[in-house]
Amino acid sequence: MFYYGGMTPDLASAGNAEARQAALATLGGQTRELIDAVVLTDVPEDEITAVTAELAALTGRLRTLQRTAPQSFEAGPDGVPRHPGNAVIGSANPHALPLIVESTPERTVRAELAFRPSHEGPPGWVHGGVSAMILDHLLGHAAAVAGSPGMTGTLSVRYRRPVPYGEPLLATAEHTRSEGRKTWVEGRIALPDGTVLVEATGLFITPSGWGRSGPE
Ligand SMILES: CCCCCCCCCCCC(=O)SCCNC(=O)CCNC(=O)[C@H](O)C(C)(C)COP(=O)(O)OP(=O)(O)OC[C@H]1O[C@@H](n2cnc3c(N)ncnc32)[C@H](O)[C@@H]1OP(=O)(O)O
Repeated sequence: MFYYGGMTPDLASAGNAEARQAALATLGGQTRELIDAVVLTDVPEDEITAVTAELAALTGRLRTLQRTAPQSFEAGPDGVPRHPGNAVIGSANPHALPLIVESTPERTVRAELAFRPSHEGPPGWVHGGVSAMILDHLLGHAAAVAGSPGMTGTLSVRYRRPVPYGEPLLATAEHTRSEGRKTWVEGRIALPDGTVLVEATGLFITPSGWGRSGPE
């Protein structure tokens, strides 16, 4: 848990911490709406200038009290790990979709997702680096639920078809094998009918100081 200087123990109590977390997630969601509004807006230039001034003021308000790093990996109140500041799954990070990853009894992972207009790469389609980032995370999660958490050593991505934004997609991944600290994982992003758009294989390496649940 990260505490701000001057924060009272009462403010840091579990209930208040969760309410604050929910507020940050709402702020993150509203900021995602803002990002898409910015990339899609067609309002006149004077309105763009006026909105920019309001945003500069809002940015200043948030910057009056800043952390030194985004919120880290932690256990939520239900015991499920979460990482609010993460670029892929972070509810409090406007850059994140956020991806909601579920693990199955077979220790595979899945996530329903829809990319946004702000993820555009080639005109009308999702940027290949964004797809790779999602797969990197999902493959890492699959390695972790298989008992071999690690850092990405290599990630190989095959782009089979362009990826649309604004449409429901399904991403899945599973562990294939492990040798010592090395774990191989496969995954893909597909249309709901199963048509694979992007597929990836990755080698994840458990750093020597890590345990089975990650850094110690
Ligand atoms: C439920 C919660 C879910 C939580 C889910 C959370 C999912 C998060 C997913 C996010 C994943 C990321 O983006 S991670 C961020 C991107 N990746 C990184 O930043 C990694 C940066 N690189 C490193 O930190 C390091 O190089 C490591 C950890 C990868 C390896 O360092 P090391 O541990 O010192 O490795 P070392 O002893 O040299 O080598 C061990 C063995 O691995 C091999 N090896 C080492 N590096 C590589 C490599 N890049 N590619 C191939 N092979 C390699 C060596 O040849 C050796 O093989 P042999 O001789 O034994 O055969």
